[in-house]
Amino acid sequence: MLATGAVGTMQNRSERDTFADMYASRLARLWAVERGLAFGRLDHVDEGRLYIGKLGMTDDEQLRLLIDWRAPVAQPFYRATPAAPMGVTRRRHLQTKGRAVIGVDDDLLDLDSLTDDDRATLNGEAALLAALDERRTGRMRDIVATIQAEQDRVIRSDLNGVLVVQGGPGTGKTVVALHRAAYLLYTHRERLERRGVLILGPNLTFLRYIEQVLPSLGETDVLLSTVGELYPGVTATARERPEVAALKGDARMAEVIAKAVRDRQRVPRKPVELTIGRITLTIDRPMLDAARNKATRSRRPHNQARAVFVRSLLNALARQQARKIGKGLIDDDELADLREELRTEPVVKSALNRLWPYLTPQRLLLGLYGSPERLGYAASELSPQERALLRRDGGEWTESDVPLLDEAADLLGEIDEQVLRASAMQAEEELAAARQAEEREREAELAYAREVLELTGLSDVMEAERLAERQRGEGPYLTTAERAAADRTWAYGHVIVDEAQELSHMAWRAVMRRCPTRSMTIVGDIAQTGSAAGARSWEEVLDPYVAGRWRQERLTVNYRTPVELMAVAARVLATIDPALQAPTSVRELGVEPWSAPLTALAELVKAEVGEGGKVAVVVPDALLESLGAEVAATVAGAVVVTLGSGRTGNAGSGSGRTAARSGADPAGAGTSGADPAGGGTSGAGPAGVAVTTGVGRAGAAAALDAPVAVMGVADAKGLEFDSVIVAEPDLIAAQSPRGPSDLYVALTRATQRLGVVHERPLSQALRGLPSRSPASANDL
Ligand SMILES: Nc1ncnc2c1ncn2[C@@H]1O[C@H](COP(=O)(O)OP(=O)(O)OP(=O)(O)O)[C@@H](O)[C@H]1O
Repeated sequence: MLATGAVGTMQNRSERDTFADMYASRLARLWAVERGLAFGRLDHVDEGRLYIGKLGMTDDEQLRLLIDWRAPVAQPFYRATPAAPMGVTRRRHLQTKGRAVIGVDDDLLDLDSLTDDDRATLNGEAALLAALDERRTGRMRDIVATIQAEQDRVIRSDLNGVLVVQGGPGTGKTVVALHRAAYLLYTHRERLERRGVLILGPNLTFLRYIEQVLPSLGETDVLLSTVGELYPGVTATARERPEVAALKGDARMAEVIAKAVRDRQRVPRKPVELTIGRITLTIDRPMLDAARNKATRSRRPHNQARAVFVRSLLNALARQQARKIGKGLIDDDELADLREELRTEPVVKSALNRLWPYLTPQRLLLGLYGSPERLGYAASELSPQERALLRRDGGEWTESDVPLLDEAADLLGEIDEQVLRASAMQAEEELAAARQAEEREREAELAYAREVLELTGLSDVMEAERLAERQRGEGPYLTTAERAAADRTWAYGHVIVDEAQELSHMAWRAVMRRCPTRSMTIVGDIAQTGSAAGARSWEEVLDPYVAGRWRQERLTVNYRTPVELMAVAARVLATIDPALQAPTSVRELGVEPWSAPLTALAELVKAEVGEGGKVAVVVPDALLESLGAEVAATVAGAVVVTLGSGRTGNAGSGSGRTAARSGADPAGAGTSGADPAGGGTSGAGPAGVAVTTGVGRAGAAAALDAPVAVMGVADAKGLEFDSVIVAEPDLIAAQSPRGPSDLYVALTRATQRLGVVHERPLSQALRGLPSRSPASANDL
C-alpha cells in the first residue's frame, strides 16, 4: 500500500492511507498474539476436540482450527470442574516455546467418560503454579491460559451497569480487569470500538507495567491513562501534600469552582466609563445587571453565555451612543451597525474582557489559587486554614488539580469555534506578514503569534500552531482512542478504573462525566487506600451516582504473595481494621521474610540482585532521596522513581549520591502544566496501544526494566517484583493518616522474597522476623 507512493487524487491518497493504517493495525494484532497463540485443548463429549487460543482461526474450508478464548464455547476451559464438568472430559494446558509444544498439563473432569487411551496419556502438573512461579520481567503478562473460575465470572460479567471488583492484594484484580476489557471488546465490538474503552491506572509506571497485556490479547485500541492525564493538554504528575490533596479532592470543591466562575461574572460597584473619540459612554449598574441576568438565564456555560452578555451590553451602549450624538430613537439596522462598530473599539473590547472574560480552566484555577480575595469569595465555605492550603502562585499542575480543571471546563464550556477560527486566521495573517518583513527565526515567529493570541485574550486556549492546524481542517487519521484522548467531552463505551480506592470525590466526578452510560468496571481494595482523599467504602463512592444499581464481585485468592509473606502482611492488615480479611495465598515457598539494620540496606540489595529477578526497595517518601542515593552508589543500574508518578532519575552506576534526583531523564522533564505536545496524544506504545503521552512513560519504563528500583509506596501501587525490601516500615505507617494501608501495600508487592530494614524499633506486627546480615545473604 505504502509503496504506491503519494500519487493520484486527494481521495486516492486518503484511501491509501486508511488502508495502510488498517493493515498495519491488523498486522500489529497478529504479531502481538504470537506468544502462546494456542494454549489449551478441551476434549468435549459433544463438540469433540477444541483448541483454545488468543484468537479464532479457521482454515480455507472454514473448519475451526482455534477457538477464541472469549467465545462462549471456550468458557468451560475456565469454569468446568469435576463437580460440574460442562460436557468436558479433559482440559489440557499447552506450554509452548515459539511454535513448539514443550509440555502439557491435564485436568481430568469426567473420569468415567475417558477412554483407555486417554488414561494412558494423562499429565497432571498444575499450569497455574508454574505460571505463578515464573520470574517477573517487569511487565505484566496475560493469564489467558490459566484464568481461574472466580476470575472468569468477573471477566464475562455483563457489559451494562457498574461492576465493582473488590479483592485483596495479588488476587488478580488488575489482570482480570484487562482481560475483561479484551472480552468486552470481543463480545461488543461494534459499540465499544466506536465509543472506546478507557482504563485508568494509579500512575505512569503502572500503565507502563500493564500496557502490553491487551496487545498480547490482540486488542490494541484502548486508552490507558492516569487521572493526572485525563484533561487534554495537561500532564500532571506532581503530587500535593496529603492535606492539600485531601482538600482538593473534597466534594465541597465543586461549589468552590462554581463560585469561582460566578466571581468572574460579578458586576463592579462603580460604573465603567468608556471614552470613544469625543464622547464618553457609561456602563452602569442597571445595564450590567440586565446583561448578566440575560446571560445567566440562557443557562449556557460561561464562555457561551458571554455572547448573550456582550450582545445585551452592546445594544445598551449603542442606544446610549445614539442618544449622545443626538440621534434619539434608532431602528434595528442602525442599532446593529452601531453595535458592530462598538464591538471592534479597543476600549470596548477590553472592558468586555474584564466584565465577562473568556476563561480557560487553567486561567480560572490559577487566578483563584493566586488571589486571596478570589479565594475569600469562592471558598467562603472553607475555613481560613483550608483556604491557605489552596493558595499558590503559578507552578506545576498536580494530579489533584486535574479534576478541578475538568470541573471548571464543564462550567466554562468551550470557547466559541468561531472565535477560535478568527484568532487562528488573525494569527496566521500576522505570522505571514512577520515572515515577509523580517525573516525572523521560527521561534520568534511563534512568540509573535502567541502575542497576537495574548491580545485577543486567548493565549492559553491553544498554541498558535495548533490553532492554525485546526483552521486548516481535518488532522491526520486518528484511532478512536486517540480521538477520545484529545476530547475532554468524549463519552466512552466502557470505563475501567484500577486502584479505584485512590480516587477522590472530585476525581470521580471527572470520571463519571466520561461515562454517561455508567458501563464501568471498578477494581480496587478498600484496605489499600493510601490517598488521604481516597475511598473508605464503595457505597460512599458510588451511591451518589448509581445508588442501589451497582453490583459487586469479590476475588479471594492471592496469586502473587506466598503464604509466608502474606502472614506478615495480614498482621499489619489487622492493625488497620481487625474485621478486614487478607486473601488466601495459593503458594507456599518455605522462604521466611527477614529483618536487618537499615545500615545494611545497600549490601542486602546487592545480595538480592545476585539472586536474580527484579528487586524493589520501597521507602518512606522522606527517605527516598537519601536511600536512593545510597543504593545507587552501591548497586549498578539502580533506578530511583522520584516523587510524582512515573518520573525517574537514572541513578547511574555507582557514580554516587548526586545522581538520584538531579539526573532526571530528559523525557521526564515535561511534567509541567502546559504540555507542549498539546492534546496529550502522542501516538502508540510499543505494541500499538494508544497511550496518552510519552512524557513520563519513558521514565517509568526505566524503573521497570532496571534490576533494582527504589520508590515510595504511591509508585509501587499495583506493581510486583521478585524481591522486595521495605525500608523503615514504621515510618511508612506514620507518614500519613492512611500510612498503615501504605505499609500493607508495600509488604504485598513480592512474589518470592521479602525483607525489612530499619533503625527505628519495629511495631508489634513486624517484630520477631528472623534477622539477616549481608554476610548470610546467600544462605537464605
Ligand atoms: N489466573 C491466573 N493465572 C496466572 N497468574 C495470575 C492469575 N491471576 C493472577 N495472576 C498473577 O497474580 C499477580 C497479581 O495479579 P494483579 O496484579 O492483577 O493483582 P491485584 O489484585 O491487582 O493486586 P494489587 O491489589 O496488589 O495491585 C500477577 O502477576 C498476575 O499475573
